[in-house]
Amino acid sequence: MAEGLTIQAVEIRKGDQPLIALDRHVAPGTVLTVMGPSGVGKSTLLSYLIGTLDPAFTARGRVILNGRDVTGLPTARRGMGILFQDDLLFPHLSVGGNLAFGLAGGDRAARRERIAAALDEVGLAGFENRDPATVSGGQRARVSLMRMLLADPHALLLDEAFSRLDAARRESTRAMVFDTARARSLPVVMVTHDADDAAAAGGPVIRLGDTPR
Ligand SMILES: Nc1ncnc2c1ncn2[C@@H]1O[C@H](COP(=O)(O)OP(=O)(O)OP(=O)(O)O)[C@@H](O)[C@H]1O
Repeated sequence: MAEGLTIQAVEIRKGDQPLIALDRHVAPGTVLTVMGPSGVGKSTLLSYLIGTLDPAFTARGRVILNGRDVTGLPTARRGMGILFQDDLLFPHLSVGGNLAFGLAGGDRAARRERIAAALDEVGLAGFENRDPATVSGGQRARVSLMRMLLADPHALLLDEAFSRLDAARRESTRAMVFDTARARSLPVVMVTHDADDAAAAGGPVIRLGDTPR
């Protein structure tokens, strides 16, 4: 079976209106960029892939991750990580407490070590006890990224994940995401309005809405 993420003959409808039709394979370590005008269904596609499609929509097709059909599985068992533009860190937990949410298993000391290593990896060594409200937007984005990666996802979904960052942070954060995806051979589906994001990703780009819906 093919490694990577296969979006197989997927059709999503809103009521009786066709919204999305897509048939693509995303190879390990590569990024499929999804663009298109507002309201065309980009976020809806990601919600379908990760298993949180709103009941206002109906869908056909299969989602296959590393040869495993995950279409009928609940979100938590699909093995996918998602990042949104709002980083959604829990405000009542420390940075370390937020990262602990990504971790399944391991004893206390091992978890603490993994969190410290994760923070170090994104240039935030020693930030464990910081309140998320006291760190910058770019730093929060990196904490969100590490929280997602600590769960060891097999695919990454990015929904305008870099759009709140200033230009410098945007470039470094997305480089970090793409480098990680390559290093871990993770397929990535990235929704963006930004042509620079698409260029940096270097993979194929599809534009939803180019064909009549
Ligand atoms: N829960 C819902 N119930 C009904 N319609 C919805 C729901 N969520 C989104 N829609 C509609 O479905 C269509 C697709 O929405 P979606 O958010 O996927 O678009 P998008 O391409 O991601 O837009 P944007 O670029 O503005 O984020 C839009 O017409 C939207 O209004």
